[in-house]
Amino acid sequence: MKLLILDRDGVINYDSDAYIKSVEEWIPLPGSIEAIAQLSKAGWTVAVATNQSGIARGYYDIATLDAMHERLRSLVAEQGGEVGLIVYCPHGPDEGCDCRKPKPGMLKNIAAHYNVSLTNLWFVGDSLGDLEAAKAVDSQPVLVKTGKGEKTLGKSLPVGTLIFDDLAAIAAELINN
Ligand SMILES: O=P(O)(O)OC[C@@H](O)[C@H]1O[C@@H](OP(=O)(O)O)[C@@H](O)[C@@H](O)[C@@H]1O
Ligand SMILES: [Mg+2]
Ligand SMILES: [Zn+2]
Repeated sequence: MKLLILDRDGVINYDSDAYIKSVEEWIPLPGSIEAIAQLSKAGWTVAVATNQSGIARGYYDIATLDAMHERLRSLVAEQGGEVGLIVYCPHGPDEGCDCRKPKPGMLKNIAAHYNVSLTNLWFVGDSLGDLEAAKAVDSQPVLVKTGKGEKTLGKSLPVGTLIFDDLAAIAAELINN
């Protein structure tokens, strides 16, 4: 099966150093909803793996997070597509969980859910931790320049990291090749 895993904040929607704390603050990046819908209609399963330490920090609750993801699903559905499994890490940086990126726990969870190999599976992110999570399980790290991506570009990226302007460019690459 054709599975693509996306980071959320900075890839699908605008990110903020103040966290995305409400549905109103959850605003899709230009072209991202269309890109997900086009991938879905082209036979791709699009899953999401997102750190949400704002839960542990008390900035928002699970119901609010679920409402953001319901919004994502409905916007993609309006374009004729669908979103696959959305997995999040609600923990804080000091809790030592297995799911917070750069640990690959969420990627493993998603691959197991769909019973597919992690090897060379594309994981698209805007932060170094996203790319490191991919590398840790021999998936393909893919950096977008949206969100924190431009800043991440200046860091030492995992060998073989692919770089695209945005999610729309990734969709065009995957659908047309
Ligand atoms: O990019 P994804 O994984 O979808 O989500 C990132 C968010 O959970 C937040 O992650 C925080 O990092 P800390 O969790 O505080 O280290 C900060 O980078 C925030 O700006 C950001 O909104
Ligand atoms: Mg991000
Ligand atoms: Zn976690």
